[in-house]
Order: sequence, then structure tokens, then C-alpha cells
Amino acid sequence: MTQAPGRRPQGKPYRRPQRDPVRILAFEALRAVGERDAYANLVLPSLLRSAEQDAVKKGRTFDRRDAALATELVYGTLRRQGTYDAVIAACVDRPLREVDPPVLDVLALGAHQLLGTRIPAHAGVSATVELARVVLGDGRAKFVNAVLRRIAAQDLDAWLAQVAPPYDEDPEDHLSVVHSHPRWIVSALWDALGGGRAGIEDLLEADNERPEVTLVARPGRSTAQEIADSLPADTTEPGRWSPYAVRLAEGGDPAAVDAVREGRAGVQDEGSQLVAAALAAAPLDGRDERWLDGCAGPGGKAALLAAIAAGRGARLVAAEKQPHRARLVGRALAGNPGPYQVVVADGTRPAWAPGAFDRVLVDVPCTGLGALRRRPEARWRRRAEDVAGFAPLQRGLLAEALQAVRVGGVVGYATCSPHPAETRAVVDDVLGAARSLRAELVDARPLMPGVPALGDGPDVQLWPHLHGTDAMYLALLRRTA
Ligand SMILES: C[S@@+](CC[C@H](N)C(=O)[O-])C[C@H]1O[C@@H](n2cnc3c(N)ncnc32)[C@H](O)[C@@H]1O
Repeated sequence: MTQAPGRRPQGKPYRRPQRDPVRILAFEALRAVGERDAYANLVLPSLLRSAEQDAVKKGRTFDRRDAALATELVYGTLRRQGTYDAVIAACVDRPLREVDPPVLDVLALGAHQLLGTRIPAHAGVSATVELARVVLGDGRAKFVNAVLRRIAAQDLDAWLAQVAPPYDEDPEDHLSVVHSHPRWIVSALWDALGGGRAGIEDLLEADNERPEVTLVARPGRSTAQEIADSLPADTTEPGRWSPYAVRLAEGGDPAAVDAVREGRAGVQDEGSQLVAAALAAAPLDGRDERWLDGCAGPGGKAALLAAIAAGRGARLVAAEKQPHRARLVGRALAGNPGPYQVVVADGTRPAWAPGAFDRVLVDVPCTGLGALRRRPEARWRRRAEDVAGFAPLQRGLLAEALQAVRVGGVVGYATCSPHPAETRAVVDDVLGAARSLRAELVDARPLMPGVPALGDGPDVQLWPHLHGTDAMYLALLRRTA
């Protein structure tokens, strides 16, 4: 008997797929990242807001736990994508590039639930298959179901033993699959870190952890102690290294902290705090009144420098090339207790006279390989060629910073990348090429008191696995002639 149009065959009745707002949101975030190069940390907040509003309209709730799960699914899936792709590739019968990207996103979300969370396997499979029915349709949901059942057949360790090449045969490939980093990044980080297997494994694993939220108490406007005292005792911990730092316990919301809302404090990694504080603490003979941040946007280090400067009767000029980022600097500095200036300026074509400043920071644009914890998708977007792409700008900004500082003054060259081509190579080249001026490296290690394992000096390198900070680099240079 032929079926009447629009009728389903007799038998199992059709059941509508269950719409789970958490997983639909996570899928939409992954699509935005994959399809239009969105940043997960920018796209998530607006998706979370819409999910909350949608829930209110429908008389449901989308609470903090839902938001936390959605965030974990998105960030975890993106960070571990390299590992999950290797596992998925072992479970499908065609190359991954022939699988539609939305199907791959659903599979990766499922793989994360099965291999990277405590969600029970049956719940992970059924929730993901329901998601697939909603966003891909019933036909492709069957494919998703079959692949996820294969993935669920063994745990992560067993999968890694199967899909990662043995360490002894190819250490970098092994680490790349096991710790979900592109091979070239494994290689670059290992070059920068040196040492054996244990150190690089700890670093790669630290990149896969969610970073703590750290606040900076801006001097003259608040103190770390005041902020800690204003919050319930079990919700904060003191900074590890920076006297200005307060660490929020898991789930802590900086927007709920009065000092942050009032601009007396901000959100800032301790590594960035240490960099700004070290430049401010570098010994200096003579005048110490004019400070410059030559790459200020969005203004984290500038706000701390301006506050320290205010307490010492000095004044910060915060320069930023991009007008919209200069506006962010203006917001970060508003309410600073002393004078400051925000200018839109190109640090390679300075608008200030040579030798005008006593202290200069250039926290230059870089690959951001030291902040992979914060940008879960960044490691998959960056290319090895990007490193060379930043080189001329980094050299230009440092060379002009040395021109901008007076003889005897100090320049801080900072990156949030530990890649040797963005750190020491830049400093060495600029020092070697500077003809009309002379400069010497200053030992930055004593300017980060109490911080261990800063390297052989005179520059310093912080590490997520050793210091709990982003992998910030700082070289301090004193102009001598
Ligand atoms: C790594 S970020 C600085 C972060 C900042 N120091 C903070 O702590 O918030 C580098 C900044 O340099 C800016 N920039 C890029 N090229 C520049 C140039 N030629 N002159 C001045 N700023 C530049 C970028 O727009 C970006 O805002």
C-alpha cells in the first residue's frame, strides 16, 4: 500500500525532538565561531542573555547553572577540539573534511560530554541526538547517534592510546593530540619553555584549564584587603604574587563587585599586574614625572600604571592607535586619582617629542600564544606565519619607545606570547640596530619580588603552569645614551 502524502507509516509514532536551550545555545555559539570567525567570549554573553529572555517569555527559567553548563560545553569543546576531531575521525568512515561543519559541531559537543565531563554517557548521547534532531533533522541525527555510540564505547584514556601516535615515535604529534594544541604551537611553546616532557605537558594542560577571575585593586582607589573584606570570606583568595590582586572563587562574578562597578578595581590577570608594577618599580635616577603607555588598548595596564603614577605625582599618557580601543582606555582610566591623558596615536609615528618620557611601556600586538586559556578558539585560528607578520610592528614599536624615553629612563617591552621570535629576538634586534641611541637590559627579576622561576634573566617569562598567570614576557631596557 502506498503512503498518503504527508502521512507517516504506521508503527512507532512520531515524537517531536526535545528542545534543550542549553545545548542549542552551545551549538549556536560553536556555529558562530566556526562560520563567521566569532570569538566565543564575545558571542556567549549575548546568546546567554537571549536564552534568559526567551525563557522568561515562555514562562520557563534559564538559570546560572544552565549558563554555567552552556559556557563549559562551548569552551571545553573548543579547547579540546583537536583531541575530539582525532576521536571522531576514528569513528566515521570518511575524512572529516567531508563531514558538514554543523554535523561536526554536534559530534564534537557530544564527544565533549562523553569524554570531557561527568555527564553520564547515556544522557550525553541522548541529549546530543535530540539536539541533532532539532538542528540537523532526523536523518542526520541517526548518523550522529551511531557515531556517538562508537565514541561512548571507551573512555578518553583508551581513545588517546588508540588515536595519538606514541610519544617515542613523534613527541610533538603525540602531545598535539593528547593535549589538543596544533603541532606548531606545541613546538613553539616547547622551544620557549625548554626542558623535558613533564614541563611542556603541564603547560599544555594548564592551557586547557579555565583561568581564575582575578581583580586588580587600583591603588589610591581601593586595596586588595578592602575588596576581600567587602565580599563573603569563602568567595575570594589573596593574589599569589601581586599586592593589588584578589582572586575570585569559581563562579565569582566581577560585575557583582562594587569596586569593579565603580572603576576602583578591574578584572586583570596577575601577570599583567606584575608587568605594570615592575615597570613602575624599576630604579630611576632623576626626573620621574612623565609616563607613557604606547599600546594602551583596552587599558588594563594603563589603568594600573596611571593609578601608581598618581600616587607618585607622575602623569600617564595612554596612547592607542585604534579609536574604538582608545575609548575603552578612556573608560578604564575614568576616575583616576591623578592627571592622565588618552590619545589616539600610532606608536610607530609618535606624536610626542623624543626623550619626552621617563618610563614607557609597549605591550605590543602579538600572537597571544600566552593567553590560550582565555581564547578557546584562538589556537585553531592562529597560523605559524602570523608570528613573522607581527615582527615589523613589534620592532617598530620598541624602537620608537626607546626614542620616546629620556636618557636614564626605562622602557618595558611586553608581550602575552612566550614565542622567542616575539620576545628576545625582537629585543636583541632592536638593541643591535639602534644606532643613534644606546640602551641596556635591566634585570627585571628583582622587580617581581617573591615570584619564583622567572628564568635566567635579565628578562622575565611568566607561565600558566608555574605562576597561574598568562604567559606574559617582560624585558626592561634603560636608555644609556
Ligand atoms: C596587546 S594590546 C595592549 C593591551 C593593553 N596594554 C592592556 O593591558 O590592556 C596591543 C594594543 O596595541 C594597539 N596597537 C597596534 N598597533 C599600534 C600602533 N602602531 N600604535 C599604537 N597602538 C597600537 C592595538 O590596537 C592593541 O590595542
